Amino acid sequence: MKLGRLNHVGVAVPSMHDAIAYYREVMGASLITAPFDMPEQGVKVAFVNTPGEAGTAGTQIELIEPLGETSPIAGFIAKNPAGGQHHLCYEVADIEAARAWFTAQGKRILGPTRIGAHGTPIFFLHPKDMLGQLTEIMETPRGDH
Ligand SMILES: CC[C@H](C(=O)O)C(=O)SCCNC(=O)CCNC(=O)[C@H](O)C(C)(C)COP(=O)(O)OP(=O)(O)OC[C@H]1O[C@@H](n2cnc3c(N)ncnc32)[C@H](O)[C@@H]1OP(=O)(O)O
Ligand SMILES: [Co+2]
Repeated sequence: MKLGRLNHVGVAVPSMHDAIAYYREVMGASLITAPFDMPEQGVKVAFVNTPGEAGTAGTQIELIEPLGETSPIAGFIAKNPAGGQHHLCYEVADIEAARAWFTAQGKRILGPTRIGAHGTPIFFLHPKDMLGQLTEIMETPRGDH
């Protein structure tokens, strides 16, 4: 398997409104998307774009707020009421080949491959198998290869 770019760092937050204000006012972020709901994933999402190298998109901060009673990040916020770094997301060229690779490596894959916030297939790997980091694998959007 070939590691691709770090697409985003997921940051769980108790309040999307306050988190966006922080990134705009304290961190000087100018390119922040409007929040959008992903009920099927149990989160409200917004992206903070950081500057990239000339001509390339920078790694994003993915702000995620629990959405609904069964949000997979409700437990994380309960344990970390101020929020915190939640996951890392790396890009790969072929999501199914990556799934087969990590399975062969004995890493626990959390649930089915599904469509993530960038509209491409993703899956998650258990933090306990990944140096303590909840790890998201995402197929590189077509046209970005
Ligand atoms: C998909 C849209 C968007 C995108 O980019 O496209 C997103 O990224 S949405 C992100 C939200 N979705 C997910 O995170 C799905 C995968 N996550 C899960 O299935 C759960 O969060 C899980 C299984 C990682 C943890 O679930 P839960 O918190 O209910 O379980 P435990 O409390 O029992 O945790 C078990 C064990 O893992 C430690 N833990 C939990 N979360 C994290 C984390 N984010 N990073 C590192 N470690 C984590 C927790 O402390 C427990 O450890 P222990 O030593 O046993 O206390
Ligand atoms: Co993510």
